[in-house]
Amino acid sequence: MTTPDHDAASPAPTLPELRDRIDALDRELIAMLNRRARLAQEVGEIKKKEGSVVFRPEREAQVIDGLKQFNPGPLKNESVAPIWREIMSACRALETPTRVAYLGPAGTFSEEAALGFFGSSIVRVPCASIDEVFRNTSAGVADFGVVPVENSTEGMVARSLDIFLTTPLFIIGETSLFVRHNLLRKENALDGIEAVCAHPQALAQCHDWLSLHLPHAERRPVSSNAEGARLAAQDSRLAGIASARAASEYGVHVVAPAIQNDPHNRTRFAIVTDPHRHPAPQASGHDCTSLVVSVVNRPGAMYDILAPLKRHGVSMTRLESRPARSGQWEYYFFIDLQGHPEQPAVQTAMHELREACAFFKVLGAYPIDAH
Ligand SMILES: O=C(O)C(=O)C[C@]1(C(=O)O)C=C[C@@H](O)C=C1
Repeated sequence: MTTPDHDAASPAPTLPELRDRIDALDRELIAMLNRRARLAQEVGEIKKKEGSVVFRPEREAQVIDGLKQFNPGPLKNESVAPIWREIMSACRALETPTRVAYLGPAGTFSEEAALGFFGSSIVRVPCASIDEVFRNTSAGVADFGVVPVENSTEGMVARSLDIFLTTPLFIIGETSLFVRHNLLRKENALDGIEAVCAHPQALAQCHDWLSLHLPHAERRPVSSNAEGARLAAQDSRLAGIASARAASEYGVHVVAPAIQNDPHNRTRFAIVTDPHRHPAPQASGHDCTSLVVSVVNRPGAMYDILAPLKRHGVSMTRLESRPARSGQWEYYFFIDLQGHPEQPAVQTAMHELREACAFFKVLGAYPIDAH
């Protein structure tokens, strides 16, 4: 094979020669990354003078989108987003620390979502509950919060949606994650497992595999999958169900990988922040606007919600309902629209929708997950 690094007339390079070339390129890369980092520091100085915020999700989404279009290969486009997220995370950390609250402890899928969205150069603020993530972000203990909103097999995460009704926080981004559950244990064998410790949702999501392979083991619900992994690390009679990251975090083996019933199990997370401390993201070109509304319970009410969207050609990508708990069979509707209120069609449709609703709240407008 000929490449720009290999002239067809000369003999094929040996392994040590190829590695020398990789070393030389890596040195060029680190020099260039440091030049990039210095530019980010200069941007940081300007922002400090202007009093503007460091994290700009729409700018980061545009950088990644632009590079995907420019990418000549053979690097896959799916690899471009995580590599540049890490680069921008490291550059951002030179401008200011980013403190991110999520449902802990270490090794949870929420932590994985936080690291996937912000990169690993962040200050981690693990929380005991979803409520605490919202509280810590409102109180300024964290700059951002990461909360699960829906799972492809289990549906919406009711607690998060309920808090969205009243919280002053708003959404500035989203990220979704493949949720692969693995059986973890101190010993690398299935024999002798007496109990499987995991969050009740994970036990439910792995029901089929557990019934087939460990029919006699007790299923013991615990506060989080990471807690299950921690317990499994201490007692070889116990196994946990958690991510591969949790396995390395707690020093246990992945005895059986991907044991969830649904191989395409995904969870979507929202990134929230305080509007007093962070401006709403500007339009990036690929955006989503999340709303929660309620309508008076009468014939045609649902039509009144949908008609403005149809009139102005705005697509709805999600519609979920939650009981209003008024005892009147009233509902809140969580709606995702494609686009950003900076676009006139979206703005007009939202204005007409607001007129038709008894309750109307914009939860945020933000770039669509770039992964
Ligand atoms: O462009 C900016 O505003 C920057 O601060 C630089 C940079 C980057 O590394 O590219 C870093 C942080 C922001 O979230 C966006 C981009």
